[in-house]
Amino acid sequence: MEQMINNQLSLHSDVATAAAVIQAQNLSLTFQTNDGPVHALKDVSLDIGKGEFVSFIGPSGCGKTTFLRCMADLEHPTGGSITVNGVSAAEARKARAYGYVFQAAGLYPWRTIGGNIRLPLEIMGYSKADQAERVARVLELVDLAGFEKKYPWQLSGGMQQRASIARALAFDADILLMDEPFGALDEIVRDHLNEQLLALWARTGKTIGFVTHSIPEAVYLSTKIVVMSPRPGRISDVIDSPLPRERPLEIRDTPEFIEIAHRVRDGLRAGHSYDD
Ligand SMILES: Nc1ncnc2c1ncn2[C@@H]1O[C@H](COP(=O)(O)OP(=O)(O)OP(=O)(O)O)[C@@H](O)[C@H]1O
Repeated sequence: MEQMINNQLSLHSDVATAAAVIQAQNLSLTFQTNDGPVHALKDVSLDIGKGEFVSFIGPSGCGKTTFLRCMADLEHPTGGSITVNGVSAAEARKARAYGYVFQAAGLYPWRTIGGNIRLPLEIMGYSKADQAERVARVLELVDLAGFEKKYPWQLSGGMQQRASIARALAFDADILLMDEPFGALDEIVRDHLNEQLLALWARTGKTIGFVTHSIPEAVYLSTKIVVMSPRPGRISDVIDSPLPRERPLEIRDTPEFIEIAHRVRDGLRAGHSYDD
């Protein structure tokens, strides 16, 4: 009997491992600066399963961006390991495993929206016909069909951010890494983009890593909320959300939502130091 349970447990953990798209184990990153070492990440372990929506929340400097950049092979850990789709972050980057959305939309003002989305496809050598088909498809996905020929400055901030999401989606990566993409937008626009992002996630089944400072945004969007704390940057709580995947904005008024938000707030308080 005991053997059976052990077998089942190991089977279960094998299944969990097989389904993990991103696996970090004891990940550490220390920056050497003129003021001495900065421990941006210390002993961070986390599994992200296929199709999960994972938010990272925590005070400034707790290592959220650094963690996302390690996943994207834009930073190199000084300890521990990280795999993306079962291979190193560097190999995953070469295989174009993910799209990355930065804090600012970062669109080139001299290129049209279509031209901006097309740029990485041009660099990667996609055929003209393939480029055109992909640009049309991702513009549709982010609700910007018809805006292909506009320039970034002709669009609102929210539309620009959607265009930058479209650009990250253009080469069909299964993973989308988003670093505070809506931080600079007003709350109503942000609500709208949150709804659209959830719809896009439901339609595409992508695995999403999302950095935010907003508790309601983290709770509204995520299947898993990772609370981080600084000095050194580490994970202080991981909350698996019991909320259903289909979420109207009104879900934010339910007791279940408020309870999760409280737990996130408690986690943030526990890891916060008020001397800075
Ligand atoms: N290239 C770098 N060189 C030196 N220190 C760095 C570098 N990048 C980040 N850091 C430091 O590492 C720590 C974590 O930074 P990180 O940007 O990951 O935090 P964050 O949680 O994303 O912060 P924020 O919410 O302000 O964006 C901070 O103390 C930061 O100053």
